[in-house]
Amino acid sequence: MRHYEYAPIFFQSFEKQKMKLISMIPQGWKVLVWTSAVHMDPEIYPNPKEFLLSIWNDFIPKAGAFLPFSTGSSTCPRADLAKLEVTIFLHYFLLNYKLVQLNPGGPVNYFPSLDPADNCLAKIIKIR
Ligand code: HEM
Repeated sequence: MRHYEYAPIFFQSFEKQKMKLISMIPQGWKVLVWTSAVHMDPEIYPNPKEFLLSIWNDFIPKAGAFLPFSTGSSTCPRADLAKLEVTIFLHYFLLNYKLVQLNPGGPVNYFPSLDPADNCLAKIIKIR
């Protein structure tokens, strides 16, 4: 397995849609965008730890502010297929099932991506 050296390279927030690099990237290094940090940035998403569906009402993301499929040369090549699949899945799932999370409010991992620590253990109940 190849090991990479990681060092934090901080960006100022997306204030005025501009990212300003405030430290130097050594030659030959790879740079990863930590998308969780973008999606948890309170300057973009007020109260990012709260589940507020209403934030999506009329939401027009600023450049670089919404990166579920990453960006740049490693953008997910099947983002459109994935969105279609998720839409179809949710349609049937929400009409027919109820999901009851076993550990609501449990611990969340923020690195490398946002995940419930228990992998979202839940009971799935058929409602019709
Ligand atoms: C909701 C579903 C999905 C999400 C959130 C997602 C997200 C992502 C993200 C963030 C990356 C970039 C990873 C990186 O920066 O290294 C990626 C890459 C990739 N995704 Fe997806 N993806 C999804 C579904 C899919 C599906 C359905 C396929 C194929 C049918 C797919 C195929 C790929 C491939 C091949 C790459 C690597 C692209 C490359 O490195 O050139 N993804 N995806």
